[in-house]
Amino acid sequence: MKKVLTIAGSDPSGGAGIQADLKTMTCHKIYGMSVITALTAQNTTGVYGVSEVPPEFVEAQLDAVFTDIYPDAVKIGMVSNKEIISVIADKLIEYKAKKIVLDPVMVATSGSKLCKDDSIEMLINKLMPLATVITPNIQEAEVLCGFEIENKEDMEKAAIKIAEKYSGYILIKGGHLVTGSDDLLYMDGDCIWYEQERINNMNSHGTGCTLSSAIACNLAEGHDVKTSILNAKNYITGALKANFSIGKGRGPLNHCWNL
Ligand SMILES: Nc1ncnc2c1ncn2[C@@H]1O[C@H](COP(=O)(O)OP(=O)(O)O)[C@@H](O)[C@H]1O
Ligand SMILES: Cc1ncc(COP(=O)(O)O)c(N)n1
Repeated sequence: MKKVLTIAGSDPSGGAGIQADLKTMTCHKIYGMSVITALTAQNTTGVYGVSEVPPEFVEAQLDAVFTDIYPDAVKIGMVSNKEIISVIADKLIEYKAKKIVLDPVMVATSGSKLCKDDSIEMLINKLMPLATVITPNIQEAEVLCGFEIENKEDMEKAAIKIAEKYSGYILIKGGHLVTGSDDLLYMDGDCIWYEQERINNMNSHGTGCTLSSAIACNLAEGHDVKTSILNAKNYITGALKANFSIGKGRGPLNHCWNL
């Protein structure tokens, strides 16, 4: 069985963060492991509190995992401050971690901030260079490229701009565009579009977490980046089409739809 590690925040309501990642891994028949960076008090209606894990304890968790069960791929989600980002980058370098998927989580679907403004520079300079693929949504891509994105043409321009600072694969997710849900993969001047009609389902809490974990699972299985993204996109589409509906707000996906 392949092993995947998620480094992310906890969502006690089970739709996003660590919980979404572990469910995704289990539904891919992958052995999932988790290093928790922050506790959140959130549910389908919003984020009501955040308690960051001390950086030394993020470090201790990373040591515990890497010295015992070496992951075949790593997914990184919510990393809310500079100290935590720095410790993660140092440890990933020390343990020579491979196949790293970085979801630069900045804001929750509900609108709450999940990372401090002054940590973005550190994320770009220390963590992004280690990633095989980064998976910003539209809003996060706007922060990384410095201009507004309104359509697919803007997404291509944004990817080219982000590529000035980052040489790995860039997947800009189109889930927040009104026209469709097409995602753009950019690398070395090549654009690949993963096209998907918009599914009429407001229960999209945790889509970004789930997609990046599914990509990590596919990379761990030995698929290349393009195939991994195609498979992950099919998985997320199925999970949205399953039309699961729980909670009083923007509900989670049905992670088990494929079983
Ligand atoms: N309504 C939808 N219909 C189809 N695909 C969607 C929909 N909403 C999101 N997705 C897909 O889910 C994945 C996560 O995208 P997005 O919601 O933009 O990320 P995030 O959760 O980070 O904000 C992407 O592959 C996106 O295209
Ligand atoms: C702990 C944690 N990590 C990530 C997200 C983003 O997920 P989404 O944008 O789908 O709400 C979240 N809400 N909570």
